[in-house]
Amino acid sequence: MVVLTKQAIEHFPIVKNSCKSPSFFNDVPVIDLSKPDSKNLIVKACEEFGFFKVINHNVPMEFIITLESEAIKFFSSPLSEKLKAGPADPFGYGNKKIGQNGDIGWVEYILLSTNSEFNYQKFASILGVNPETIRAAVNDYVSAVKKVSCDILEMLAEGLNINPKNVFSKLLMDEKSDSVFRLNHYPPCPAIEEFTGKNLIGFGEHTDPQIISVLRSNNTSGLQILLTNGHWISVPPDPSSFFINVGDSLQVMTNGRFKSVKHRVLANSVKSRLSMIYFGGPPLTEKIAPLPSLMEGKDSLYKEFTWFEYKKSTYTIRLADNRLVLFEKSLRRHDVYNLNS
Ligand SMILES: C=C1C[C@]23C[C@@]1(O)CC[C@H]2[C@@]12CC[C@H](O)[C@@](C)(C(=O)O1)[C@H]2[C@@H]3C(=O)O
Ligand SMILES: O=C(O)CCC(=O)C(=O)O
Ligand SMILES: [Fe+2]
Repeated sequence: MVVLTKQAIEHFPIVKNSCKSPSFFNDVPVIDLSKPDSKNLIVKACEEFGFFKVINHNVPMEFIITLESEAIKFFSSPLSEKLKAGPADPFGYGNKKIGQNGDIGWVEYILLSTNSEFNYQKFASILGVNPETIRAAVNDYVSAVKKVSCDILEMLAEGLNINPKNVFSKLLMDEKSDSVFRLNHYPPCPAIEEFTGKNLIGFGEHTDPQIISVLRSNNTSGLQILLTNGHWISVPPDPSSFFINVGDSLQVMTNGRFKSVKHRVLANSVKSRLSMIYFGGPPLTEKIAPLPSLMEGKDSLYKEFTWFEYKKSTYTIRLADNRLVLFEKSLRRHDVYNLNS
């Protein structure tokens, strides 16, 4: 993935109409989790951007560093070794190919399910370590960010005056919660500027389908979110904080009050980016529908569906497609076609 020819790069998605130095989003809402009055700020950030940053999260830096260094070792291994942990179907090692429907990006990754036994043996043998070492590093990190997610979801419920406050968090706490964990590595790509002067897409634009996503990255920029004014804006990296995305399911449960944020990652021409993302999802059988207390006498904007149905539909379409529109009540077939084409 290091030496690139002009022909090779031509197959990769680039950002059309981009200026080389995108503007930074210096007003990312910052939520201090140690302050009990943060709940109203979380609600505001979810309504305004569907995105915010959390500080004072209590996740031990040791868990972050340990997992990050195992990930760096893994991604630094020879490609022939890494491929033994793939292909991602959807779980496992993936390289450039995202999902099963033709999306590609300047990224390699490991995707794993947090509730089913993962084949750590494959990773451990590539790293030459005991599978227990990897399992423990992933479990420590994932348990800690799951706790952060639940704390945030409970503050959200309080901010929305919903009782009981675990309406959202209980879905992640359920032993059948269908949550996913992802390690993304974006190698630097010097050739892109040389050949095109444009930005190369690492991970194409999309919304996350689950309830909540918790992202931590190293100090390399690349993440961008789409503001409601239609502008893409770069999020300044902050390795000691977490970035939180509202997912499609939370948008539905709040009957559209919170917006699931569109985001993407641009590859960097000089530095490599490493991110770890926990996607908190409900059990497969869970009905995803607006909470009655948030309906305020209005109709649901969405048809009834289970997380299984939503996920199944997600996996049949492309990354950038608007998945939620397929479950909106008012749209006719040709509107769906126009929106997705
Ligand atoms: C192209 C795809 C990859 C994805 C499944 C999908 O068909 C559309 C949604 C994608 C996404 C985006 C957020 C998460 O990274 C992810 C794990 C998810 O749940 O939905 C990925 C899926 C994936 O990479 O398998
Ligand atoms: O790698 C990142 O920083 C974000 C990736 C992402 O949005 C995803 O994996 O869903
Ligand atoms: Fe995402």
